[in-house]
Amino acid sequence: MSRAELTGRGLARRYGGLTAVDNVDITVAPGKVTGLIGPNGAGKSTLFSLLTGVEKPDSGKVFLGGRNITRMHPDVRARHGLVQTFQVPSLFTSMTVMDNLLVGAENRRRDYIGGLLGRTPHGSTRTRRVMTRTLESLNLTGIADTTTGTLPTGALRLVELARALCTRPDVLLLDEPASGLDGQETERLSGLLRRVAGEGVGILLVDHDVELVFSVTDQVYAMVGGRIVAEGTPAAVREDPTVRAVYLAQGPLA
Ligand SMILES: Nc1ncnc2c1ncn2[C@@H]1O[C@H](COP(=O)(O)OP(=O)(O)OP(=O)(O)O)[C@@H](O)[C@H]1O
Repeated sequence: MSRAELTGRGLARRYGGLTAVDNVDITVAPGKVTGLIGPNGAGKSTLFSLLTGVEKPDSGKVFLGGRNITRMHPDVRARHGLVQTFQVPSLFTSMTVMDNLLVGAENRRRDYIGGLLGRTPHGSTRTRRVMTRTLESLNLTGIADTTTGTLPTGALRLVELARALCTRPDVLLLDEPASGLDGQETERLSGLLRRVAGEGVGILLVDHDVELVFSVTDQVYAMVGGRIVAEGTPAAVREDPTVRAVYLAQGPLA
């Protein structure tokens, strides 16, 4: 099934005198994991917010599958298949893991309307299948009936990702999904991202763990001072002189 491509063209966002995102072009292609790296304050979160719709650009446009979605609210974007996870997981803490997934699964156009009409109060068979498979793939089946608020950070992140996957997204935007995960959980996350991309979903991964980004992505954008300073395969971006200068000073590419 062919999925929608997400593109940002000429995106800019200023905060007073500071240009946080400066004329950025970015593409998140279907079936690929695209990475976004950069030092603190580079503008990654702001660019991410412009793509999700949490922030509006001062100039430039965002397209999903060729459709201009620049003025579309994040919730509406989500129902069109553009789904995000947050730096701080945003889950219903008093609900079980399974119920959180059900909300995600039904917050997609067709199921959403069906839900409003009362047609899928407990989730359709297909929805349940998607939820069960997603829980299994993240090794979360054992906590399906656990109240979400009682879980540690690593598990919360994986549950949030599971909920996003249950919406059957076209494009998945992940902000720091590995933060708070241990080595094993990070490995499981990497495997899952490759598998999800293999099913045709476009993924944008923003993470401070540059080794994770380089190991799991097909394409990387490096940002410094609001601008894209390098883009290409992980191998090419790793060797880029500007990227090396920025990161060698900080250590992670040494
Ligand atoms: N709401 C805001 N108001 C004013 N300045 C902001 C705001 N949001 C971000 N900035 C500034 O814009 C610049 C880019 O910030 P942004 O958070 O996008 O960078 P980042 O690459 O995500 O950094 P980090 O890796 O530390 O999260 C920074 O100088 C930041 O201080």
